[in-house]
Amino acid sequence: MDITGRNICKSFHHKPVIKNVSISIPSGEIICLLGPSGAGKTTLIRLLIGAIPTDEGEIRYGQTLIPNLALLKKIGFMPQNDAIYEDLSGTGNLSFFAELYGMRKKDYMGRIDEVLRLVDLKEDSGKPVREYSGGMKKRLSLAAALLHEPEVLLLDEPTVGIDPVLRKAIWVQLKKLKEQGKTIIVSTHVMDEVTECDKAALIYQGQLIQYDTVSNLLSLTKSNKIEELFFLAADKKGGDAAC
Ligand SMILES: Nc1ncnc2c1ncn2[C@@H]1O[C@H](COP(=O)(O)OP(=O)(O)OP(=O)(O)O)[C@@H](O)[C@H]1O
Repeated sequence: MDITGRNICKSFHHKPVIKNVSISIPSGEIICLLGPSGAGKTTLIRLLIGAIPTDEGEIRYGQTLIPNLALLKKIGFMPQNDAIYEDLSGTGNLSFFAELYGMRKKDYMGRIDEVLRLVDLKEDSGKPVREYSGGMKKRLSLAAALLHEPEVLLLDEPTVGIDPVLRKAIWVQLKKLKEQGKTIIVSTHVMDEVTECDKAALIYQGQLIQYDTVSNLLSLTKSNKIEELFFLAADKKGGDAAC
């Protein structure tokens, strides 16, 4: 499903945090949101799922304006801070989310098994989450976002605290989902991950500084190093975009 954001503005306590951002994300692409801490990546993701309203501008999934309750079932969201229940087991958490998504028990038990294997948590699925490590909680949170086979996935720093082997496995899965036509938006500052994305959106102080294929953005750098994308973002920053 294509996503289009037009002239999105958002302030908190009169401080502009997202400044006149317009972005078009086609189906079947993986888009990375890149930017330093506090740039506005999480806020943009929260706007894109309709969790918070825009002050100005609009966001559409296909033709449908968001927020839209019916669309929620088509969206998978993995927040930066795990939204999982410590007292429930891994399976318990996923069953809870499956019920929330309106999945039928006979359908979701097999799917829970699939996503637990995907994130390598099958063996620990019966343990209460309070006994999980930080990385395990992240993986469970990712499993919850994938559970209902959403058309659009928004993942806020999904691989922080995840070891390189599993991180690679997760990217393999994300690419498979992309090949199925899913739209995937990932915020990250892991440089190696940027090359996994089709396009990168450079967010700097609430502005969309650059949005292009990773290879085109790299060609703008002198050293052809991904790290330079951040410096590029700082260099490109002009005056404040009007809202
Ligand atoms: N609910 C809120 N109320 C007030 N200010 C907020 C709120 N959410 C975010 N902000 C502010 O908006 C700015 C952007 O924050 P945001 O979390 O979107 O950045 P980020 O790029 O995701 O950062 P990080 O990489 O550290 O997660 C920050 O200055 C932050 O303090």
